[in-house]
Amino acid sequence: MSRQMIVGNWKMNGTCQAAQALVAGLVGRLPQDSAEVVICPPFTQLASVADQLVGSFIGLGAQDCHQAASGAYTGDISAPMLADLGVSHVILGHSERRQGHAELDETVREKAVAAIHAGLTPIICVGETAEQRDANQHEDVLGWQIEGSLPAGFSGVLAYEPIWAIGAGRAATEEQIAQTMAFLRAELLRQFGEAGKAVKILYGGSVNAGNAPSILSIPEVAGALVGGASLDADAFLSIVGAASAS
Ligand SMILES: O=C[C@H](O)COP(=O)(O)O
Repeated sequence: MSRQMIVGNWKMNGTCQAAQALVAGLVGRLPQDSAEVVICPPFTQLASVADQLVGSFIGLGAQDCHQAASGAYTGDISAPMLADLGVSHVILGHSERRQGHAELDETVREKAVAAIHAGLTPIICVGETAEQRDANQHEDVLGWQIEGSLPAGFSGVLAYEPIWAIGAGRAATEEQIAQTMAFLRAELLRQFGEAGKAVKILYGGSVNAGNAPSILSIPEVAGALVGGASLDADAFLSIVGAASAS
């Protein structure tokens, strides 16, 4: 298994002071030869966290960006602005944005193009609802999301997050994850040919220190996108410790 990637999505939590305490609990405790680690604080905390991460092995990500490089978009943040702060990754198309902000596949794709243009690595999220899985429509839904959200030749990171497992305290089963990962890889190869091999696929949805070892040992799981457990330094470091470092 190659080096895995653990991404912490802090969502809309914390103050700059709380972020500093959390980062202080991570840097220095993370061995240089660990799995790849990226933390994604809210926009307001990015600048101070970027300063704190200088000289550490932790990458910095944002939780969204606008599809335009600049312009009259009140309240939005562009990919070049993130790059300017030292951000290297950006989460795009998270279900909380797809649903909460009616974000469409096409918009996610435009944002990914903008992110790549600015030198950022997009982490594009896909996932089905509970109703779609119950109706056995999840593979259709995921196939459409990949087709609509990933730009041609995409070689970034794909995060599979079944919406029903997010913040639920109960992750998808190993069997569900393994089957869906195999489907996603096949779909990437079908849609993108050889380029589909380069895409890393993460699992997200109620990953914690307890279930991380078994989830991260599933074939095709290149890492995890962690929400709630990334707000606790000890829990997050345990998850990182469960990930393959080489
Ligand atoms: O981006 C992270 C995911 O939405 C997972 O969140 P969670 O670990 O709190 O379930």
